[in-house]
Amino acid sequence: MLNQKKTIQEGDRVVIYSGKDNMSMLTLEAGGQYNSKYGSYKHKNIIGKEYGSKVTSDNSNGFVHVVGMTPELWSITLDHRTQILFNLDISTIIFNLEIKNGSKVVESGTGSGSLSSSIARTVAPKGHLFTFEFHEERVKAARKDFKENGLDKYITVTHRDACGKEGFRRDDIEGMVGSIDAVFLDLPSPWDAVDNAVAVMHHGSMLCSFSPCIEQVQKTCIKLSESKFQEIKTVEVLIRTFDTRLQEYEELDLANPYKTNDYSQNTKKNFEIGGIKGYKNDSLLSKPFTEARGHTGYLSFARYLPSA
Ligand SMILES: C[S@@+](CC[C@H](N)C(=O)[O-])C[C@H]1O[C@@H](n2cnc3c(N)ncnc32)[C@H](O)[C@@H]1O
Repeated sequence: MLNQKKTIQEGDRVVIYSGKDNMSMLTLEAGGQYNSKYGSYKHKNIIGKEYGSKVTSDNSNGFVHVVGMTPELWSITLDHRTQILFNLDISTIIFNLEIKNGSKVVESGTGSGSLSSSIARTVAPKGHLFTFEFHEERVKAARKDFKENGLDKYITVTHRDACGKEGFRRDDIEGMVGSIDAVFLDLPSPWDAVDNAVAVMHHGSMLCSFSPCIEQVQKTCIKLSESKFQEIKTVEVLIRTFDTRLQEYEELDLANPYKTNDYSQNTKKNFEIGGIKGYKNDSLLSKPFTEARGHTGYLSFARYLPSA
């Protein structure tokens, strides 16, 4: 995921792109075959091509593009083992937690590893993500995914209850305690993990908690303010997309409805409705789409400042 190669090789995990809303993930094996409504594709006919290539089907006129895996495409194509975070929330989390190359980050729970992959790409190559998950099968699946995506060097998955006695301490990892720059919680009762977070953070570290319900937000924020966190704020990120394009419209000449005007300067066609003259024109249209992605959850951010 981090070192994009030029040529597609056997064993690569790639994204089969058949359109913006039609992508799937595939690990290439010499004897494998990919089947979709756009036809069948033998993996061996994909291996050896350049990333980004258009590949035609072995048995129809269909085609797909084969592109390299990225954290963004991973979030779209991964197998959901849990609810996951999507790119809009992920980008807000990474920016507000001030995560960068070299940061040390704690996350819980790991879930399907959607957020983990974006964090790992951001902290690499100098930083590290310590992610904690109490569901054993999800721990195993996440380790496998991170390895196949080439991220295992930057992520340590620990099988543990984030709210339990051991919390996020990994005494076997030298210098971890007190060095964590950012903590992210996606848990049913995040307030129960705040003391464990504090135990590994340093002065000025950031914490973020994601919760779908406002009652969870209230309990978390109260706990944060009791635990010497400052700058507590909660945001909900909603996207509003705009439709911006040239649109042809008909303009009636109401000032001179029955007069024959010279529209010769007009590149567009003149027309007449019921004796009223008019002409077609282009207008630059910008209006919000009526459909908007709905509520995912609230993101509560806070800075640990024990001496403030
Ligand atoms: C909603 S999922 C996280 C999804 C993840 N943020 C992603 O983007 O893929 C929540 C995860 O937290 C785990 N979990 C819940 N309570 C936990 C706890 N006390 N300790 C560790 N993991 C926990 C669940 O098993 C689940 O996998």
